[in-house]
Amino acid sequence: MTRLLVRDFVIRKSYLSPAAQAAVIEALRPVLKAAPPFTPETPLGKPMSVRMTSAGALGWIADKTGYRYAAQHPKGIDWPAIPDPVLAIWHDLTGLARTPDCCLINYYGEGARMGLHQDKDEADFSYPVVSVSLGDDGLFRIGNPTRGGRTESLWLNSGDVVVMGGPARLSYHGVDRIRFKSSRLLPRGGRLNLTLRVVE
Ligand SMILES: O=C(O)CCC(=O)C(=O)O
Ligand SMILES: [Fe+2]
Repeated sequence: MTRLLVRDFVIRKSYLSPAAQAAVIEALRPVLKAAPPFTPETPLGKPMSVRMTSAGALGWIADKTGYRYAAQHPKGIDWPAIPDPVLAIWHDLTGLARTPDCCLINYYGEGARMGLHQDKDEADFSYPVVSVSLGDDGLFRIGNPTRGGRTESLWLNSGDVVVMGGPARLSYHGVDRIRFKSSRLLPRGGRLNLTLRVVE
């Protein structure tokens, strides 16, 4: 279990053992059933390649009116609770008593990616974002607190956890590509990423 620091992003390699990864997947199963991942649309009407859903009091959604947190899934379903093994990661790595309002669940199928962006729809940037990688490897790109400039990339593997806090909280980041079927955690392949956030 190594800890890397890349531009103030804390990267905990192999934070979750294979057994712990399997336990998180098991705990996510009912969540994905209750609130099925959907394809968000950017405000320009373009479908995103990543499919998304959420757990927690609030979920992140995107559609023609913009990006925002909402109390319900687009199909009018309440978001399921954030599973305990996921909350445990948050509390262990942040040391905070406060629980996150949102666990955004991103599913990257073959060919999916996420462009460079900042996470800035939350009210208080003093809280970190904790990001858990499960399944196929993802090529994570780290930029700067402002748009442009040089970037650095590294592969995130299943069980790695990234903490974006402090000076990195508003840094640009994205996922260029995944190595489809590089992991056997998800029987049908793909990458699941969980981001835990305090929203309000
Ligand atoms: O998939 C990842 O590793 C990053 C996801 C992300 O940046 C986000 O959901 O805002
Ligand atoms: Fe992000």
